Amino acid sequence: MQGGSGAGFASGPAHRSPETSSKCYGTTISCTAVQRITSVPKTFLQIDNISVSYGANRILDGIDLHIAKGEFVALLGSSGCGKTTLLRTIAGFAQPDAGAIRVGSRDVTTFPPDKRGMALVFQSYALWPHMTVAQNIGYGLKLRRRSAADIAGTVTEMERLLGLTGLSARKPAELSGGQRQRVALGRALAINPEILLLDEPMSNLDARIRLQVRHEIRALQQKLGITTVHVTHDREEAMVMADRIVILNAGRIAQEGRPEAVYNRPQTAFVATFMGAENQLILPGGADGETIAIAAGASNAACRVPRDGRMLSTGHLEVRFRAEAATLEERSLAAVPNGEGLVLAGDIVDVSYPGGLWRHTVRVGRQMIQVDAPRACAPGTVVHVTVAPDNLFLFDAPAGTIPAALPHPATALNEARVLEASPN
Ligand SMILES: Nc1ncnc2c1ncn2[C@@H]1O[C@H](COP(=O)(O)OP(=O)(O)OP(=O)(O)O)[C@@H](O)[C@H]1O
Repeated sequence: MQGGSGAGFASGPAHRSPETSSKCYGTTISCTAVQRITSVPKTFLQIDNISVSYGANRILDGIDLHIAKGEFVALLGSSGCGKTTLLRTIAGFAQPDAGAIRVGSRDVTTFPPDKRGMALVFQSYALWPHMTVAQNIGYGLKLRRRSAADIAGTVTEMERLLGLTGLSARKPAELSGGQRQRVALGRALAINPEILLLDEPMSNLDARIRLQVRHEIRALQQKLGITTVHVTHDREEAMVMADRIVILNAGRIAQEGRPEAVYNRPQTAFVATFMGAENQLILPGGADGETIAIAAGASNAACRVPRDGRMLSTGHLEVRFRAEAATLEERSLAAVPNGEGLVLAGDIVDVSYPGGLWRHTVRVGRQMIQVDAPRACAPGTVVHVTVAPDNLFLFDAPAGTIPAALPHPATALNEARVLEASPN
């Protein structure tokens, strides 16, 4: 296991609560001013304009990411987008073509992995099969020529922290997947790294254990206050564990922010889709003053939603929403009152029960959408689907997705106005 000497565990995540960490010094600056200045968390791990290629293939392209001490950042993205490459570059196992990596005041870009003060937990755990739990956890300390007493003390402490007490003498083959994962974590933490890098450490665990281990890792990370970068393709895992989510797409950062911000305010259709808004419709409409107008079509009523600063041109919209964010009612479009949000007419094609809610496939014109509902609607039922304004994610429709049969955008907007003005 790689890892440097480390400078000792931090006492706690300094960035999480600027209000509580801010203090008022002196008499000439007001508390408000000091709080405003200190509320910007100080960068500890700084990734500046990093680009990485394998041969002629550019894998990472100008990644900028500043991580505060004690922060837990999840790198999220679909397979092949470059998550592991970024983690390996931070760790020093892959060399960037351009850019720099800094830890505190040190530029570590050219440092070998074991001089960076970091530890990496691999997806496969990479435990030594012939060594016991205690020997695996103490391995990095032995390489660093620590005294036997020092190693024994750290190993005991790691076993206690990770719930491995009593398993010291077992070999990896005699452990469950969850226990092996904890040994790998113990081995990483034993060397007292400043930064913990996790490469999908839970992907080999079954679903139930994964839920438990994700909470254990997060609790331990908060207790130790250790700066952590966690690679995952599991959205829910990133949401529940991280202070900040960074979504990668084809080697670039698509969006970053607090989990609830990325979930509720996706800035692109890619991020909306990745965060679960998989229903997609292309509808005529666009920005009109302080609102966004969607024109009436064969399968939808006209509607207006607040613009909320969204930059959209008049034309066609890509409308996205989550299956659980829509409601389903057994009535036709004609009976729909105004002002509910987007209302679509359709018929049920299929219904299944994945658990909790019934999942319906609804045909809307020529497109299919998924809608969850507490009660099952039989196939063939004519329904309308309502999506409240807050649950609609609206983007300019990409070229090539605009159906030929839809009305001209200018006409569509006019029609939207006429329909809204008409008394039903
Ligand atoms: N050593 C390598 N040599 C050449 N290409 C590589 C190498 N490692 C990764 N790649 C390529 O770089 C791209 C990004 O790989 P990476 O492992 O970083 O993706 P990822 O987002 O972590 O994917 P996954 O979630 O599937 O692990 C992929 O196209 C992959 O095939």
